[in-house]
Amino acid sequence: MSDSVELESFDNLIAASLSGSKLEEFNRIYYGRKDHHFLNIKKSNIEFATRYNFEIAAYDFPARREETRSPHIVKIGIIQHSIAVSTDKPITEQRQGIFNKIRNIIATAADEGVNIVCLQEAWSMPFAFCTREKQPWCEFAESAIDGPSNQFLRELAAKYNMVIISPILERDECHGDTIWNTAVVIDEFGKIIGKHRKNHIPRVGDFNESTYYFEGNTGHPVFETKFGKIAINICYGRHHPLNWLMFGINGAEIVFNPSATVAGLSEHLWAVESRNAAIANSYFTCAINRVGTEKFPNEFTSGDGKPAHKDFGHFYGSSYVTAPDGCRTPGLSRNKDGLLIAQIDLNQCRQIKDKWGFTMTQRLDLYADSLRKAVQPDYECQLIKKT
Ligand SMILES: NC(=O)NCCC(=O)O
Repeated sequence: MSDSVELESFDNLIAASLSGSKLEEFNRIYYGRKDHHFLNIKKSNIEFATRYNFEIAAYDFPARREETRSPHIVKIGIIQHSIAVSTDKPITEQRQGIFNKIRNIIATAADEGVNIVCLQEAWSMPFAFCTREKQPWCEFAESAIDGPSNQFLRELAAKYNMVIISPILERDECHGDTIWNTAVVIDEFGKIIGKHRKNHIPRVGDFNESTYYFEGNTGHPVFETKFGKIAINICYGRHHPLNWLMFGINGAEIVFNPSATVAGLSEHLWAVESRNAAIANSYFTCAINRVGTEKFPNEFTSGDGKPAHKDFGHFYGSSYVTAPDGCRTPGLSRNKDGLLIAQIDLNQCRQIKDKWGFTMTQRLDLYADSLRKAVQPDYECQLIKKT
């Protein structure tokens, strides 16, 4: 599989190759709806995004009007971005460069009326876990409450009356200075509502994250915010259907999937997993991936026979949103910073549960019993052998 950076966007490739009824038919079958329901974006924000070199796109997901419940409309914004300066620069300079980009993008989201913003995994640093070097990368780890990244975002959350999800490398000073991969939820007053630590840690390709942190110990929290019930399934957790399931069981209406993943490994899975989770659990999902190719000062290997190298491959962006009925937006670009806005009606979650009945038919009691047995050391697989 190639790590090509040339293809700017899968979705634009399709849109440029088809037209008229063929394009409509493609959209109906692939995205779930003929028309992308584009939302208007203010001209001033389009100009601002062009000046600061990020893409901006906005879509609507209307739900059916109900007689007994008012619509529950929320605007969500997902942000993908590259690092700002090279990885050999001082840590504060690297971080500040990213802050400068994010300040502009969040200001634009606020001006478009966005209520909840989510950033990508480990948003304020390079994804240096490929290197397995402890220094200087561990120095990016910071307090979930008042580390530099969350001080910065807490101010913006209060300024713009916005909930912000901040996935960072956390340093827990109260528990032996341990490091975690954590998503922190900041409310619209700039207060921390809580945090979730990544449940599933990859050991694949150059994703040498287990050198730095353990599997999370925070369960599957759903955060009740002013704008809706939200949860975060961090990156590699998207390959684990039970991780998605538990956020649904705990009542999530929107599950964000802040990620860092590269073309050579996962691009053929990207459009499938988060979308499938939205369908299976009758909630909205937001898949967010970083962009760009990050190069590191020293060569590294990952015990997979590949020659030593200095870059991680191409983080292919392509962030997108899926609704509970499985309809999805086109993805953002594969190589450019971007803000994707989706106006959603949370009433759609229950409407789809009523229509498809996936929660009613999911047989949790059957699986609870089967799983309890399956984890026993003396478990025998229910395999009927041919005679
Ligand atoms: N950051 C992370 O968990 N990446 C793992 C690779 C993948 O899941 O595609």
